[in-house]
Amino acid sequence: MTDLPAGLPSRRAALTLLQAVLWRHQALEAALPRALRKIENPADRGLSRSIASLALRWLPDLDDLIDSATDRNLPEEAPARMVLRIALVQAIVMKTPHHAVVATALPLVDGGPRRLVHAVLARLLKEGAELPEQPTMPDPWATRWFASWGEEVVDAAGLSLAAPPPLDLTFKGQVDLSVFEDMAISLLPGHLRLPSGGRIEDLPGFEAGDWWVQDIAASLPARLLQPAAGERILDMAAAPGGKTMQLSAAGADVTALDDSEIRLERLQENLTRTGLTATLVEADGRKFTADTPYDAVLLDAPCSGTGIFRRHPDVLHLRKPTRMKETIALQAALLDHAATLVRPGGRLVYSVCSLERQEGEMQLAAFLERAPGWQMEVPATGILPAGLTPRPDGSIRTLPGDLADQGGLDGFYMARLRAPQAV
Ligand SMILES: C[S@@+](CC[C@H](N)C(=O)[O-])C[C@H]1O[C@@H](n2cnc3c(N)ncnc32)[C@H](O)[C@@H]1O
Repeated sequence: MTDLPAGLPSRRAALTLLQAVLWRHQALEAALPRALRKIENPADRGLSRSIASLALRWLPDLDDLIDSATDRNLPEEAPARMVLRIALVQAIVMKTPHHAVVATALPLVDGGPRRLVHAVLARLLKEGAELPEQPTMPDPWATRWFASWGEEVVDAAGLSLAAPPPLDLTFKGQVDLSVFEDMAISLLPGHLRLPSGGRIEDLPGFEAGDWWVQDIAASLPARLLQPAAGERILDMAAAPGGKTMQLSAAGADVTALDDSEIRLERLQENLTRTGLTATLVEADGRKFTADTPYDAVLLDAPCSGTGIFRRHPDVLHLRKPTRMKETIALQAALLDHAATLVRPGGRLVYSVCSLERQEGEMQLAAFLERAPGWQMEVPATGILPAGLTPRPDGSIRTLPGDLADQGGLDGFYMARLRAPQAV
């Protein structure tokens, strides 16, 4: 029996992860438990995940290289292309020694065109093949964002796709900067930004539940709502609970609703770790009723997730604009129903982690046409980090390229609305 090269299991798991996303349209996070089940060492698990994630970040450019070295383009889904993608990303982006890349790539071409893979790899590595300075944003998103936001934003998106973004934490109480390394910065009260990498479980305050991981843009909708102690607030699409925890930490009496049992379990785990509380409800937000209307409702609606591509590059390959119609209709129905649950004169915050106008700006404009008396409000001072300004109508749109000098932020749309007073 020939010895298998060291490091083969983590490469095999990386391949499984890439195939889960591109063949089975599974989210990378969801594919992890199965793909990594036989890998115990945390470093090896991290390696598998990094390889798959980087391959997704650089996919169009890796494919261009592969196509440049074959007479006829391999089919998009060909196993040989999959193996070449993970091999090339290791050699070029991760700077893995070439002999290790080749030795761990060839056994992955089970019964496939091993000679072809070997020849393509050998040629590209010998030629010193390189990737562009920054990843090319995949279509159809690049074309759509060009039309919506312009070339600069598409460029900034590509730049921010190159590497995992910094780690943002939201604190339950005061942030003690001195406990963290010198590299930490704070862009808003209760926020801390650390360089990416490392295990979050090893950071100070994890066990004590002092904070949770949340991109600064994702923390803005709950800040925009300005929850006050004792207020009754409905978090209408709550799981896994980043915003529920912010509302609860402010002392509000929070009802956290979601239609996913599994995601509500995660929300409960998060509440337990942080020692925060909320009443959990598993229900379809379009049908939920309450005896008393709420002082405020936060609707962080299900969406394409295109705004979080820096953290989850798989969304660029999983989501299709053609499939957004259903989601847009769901958002409209949730928004209409949310409005019925707000007391007269109360407030409603709508948000989506999306770069699609149809899910943000256009969704809100259509709601305001349908709902007479509702008004959009301008955010209070101090809600936004320095460098971000609300749009003239009061809504907030975060885009690739915003706060670039400080590490950027995810793409969100959000708006705060005031319900009409009773007539
Ligand atoms: C963007 S995520 C919410 C993230 C969450 N607000 C946070 O900050 O952690 C959207 C959520 O909507 C939930 N959802 C989807 N359709 C729903 C529906 N009809 N009713 C209630 N929740 C729904 C999903 O299960 C998902 O957890």
